[in-house]
Amino acid sequence: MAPSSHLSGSIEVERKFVPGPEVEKSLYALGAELLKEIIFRDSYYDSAELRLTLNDYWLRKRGDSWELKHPPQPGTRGLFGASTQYLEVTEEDKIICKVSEVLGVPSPPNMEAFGLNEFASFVTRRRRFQLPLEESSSTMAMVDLDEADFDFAVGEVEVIVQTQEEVQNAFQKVEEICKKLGVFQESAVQGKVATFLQLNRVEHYRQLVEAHVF
Ligand SMILES: Cc1ncc(C[n+]2csc(CCOP(=O)(O)OP(=O)(O)OP(=O)(O)O)c2C)c(N)n1
Ligand SMILES: [Mg+2]
Repeated sequence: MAPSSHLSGSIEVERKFVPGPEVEKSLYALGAELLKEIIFRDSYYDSAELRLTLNDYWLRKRGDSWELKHPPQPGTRGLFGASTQYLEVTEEDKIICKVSEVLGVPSPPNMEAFGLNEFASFVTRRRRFQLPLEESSSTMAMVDLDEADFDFAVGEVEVIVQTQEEVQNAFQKVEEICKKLGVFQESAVQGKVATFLQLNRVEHYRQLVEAHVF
C-alpha cells in the first residue's frame, strides 16, 4: 500500500442503500441530525469516446462548480465490494490537469475548451443527516437521502478521510452504519448516474458494464 500521502482532495468512502420507509425513524433513533435540505442539478460530461467514464472518472457540473470524482490510485477501480472510495477534486486547475491526462490532450485554458459532451443531467433533492461517531476523531459520518427528478430515490452513507490508511476503517464504519439503519445489503446498490444511463443511454451503460466500471 502507498505510504501516507498528501492527496489533492479528500477520499469519500460511500455505500449506497435503498431507502425504506423506516430509514428516517432509524436515523433519528441513532441520534442523527438533519443538517440541510438542498436541491441541485448535476450535469455529467465525457469525450465522444467515453474516455473519462470508461476509466471511472466522473466529471460533473454541480450548480456552477466543476467537480471530478476518480479512484484514489490510478488504474484501480473506486469500487470496493458494494462500497466505493473516490477522490473528489474541486479546484478547476487541478480538474483540467487530470482530465487532460486521462484524455491524452494538452491542458486547455478552461474546462469548456475540452469540447466535452453532456451525457446526463438531472436534479436531486437531498436531505443530509449527520451522525455522531463514537470515537473522538476528525472523521464525520453523513447520510444523504436523495430523490432525483427521474423518479428515483437512493440513500448513501459517507465517511470522508484524508489518507489511504484510514480507508479500511471507513469501509467498516459505513457498513456498520448501514446495518444499524437496517438498510445493509450485500450487493451494490445502483446510484443515480448508473440508473439514469440505464434508462436513457443504454449503449453507454452497456460499455460501462462491459468495462466493469458498473
Ligand atoms: C455503487 C457505485 N457507485 C458509483 C459508481 C461509479 N461512480 C463513481 S462516482 C460516480 C458519480 C456519481 O457519484 P455518486 O456518489 O453516485 O453521486 P452523488 O451522490 O450525487 O455525488 P456526491 O454528492 O456523493 O459526491 C459514479 C457513477 C460505481 N461504479 N458503483
Ligand atoms: Mg455520493
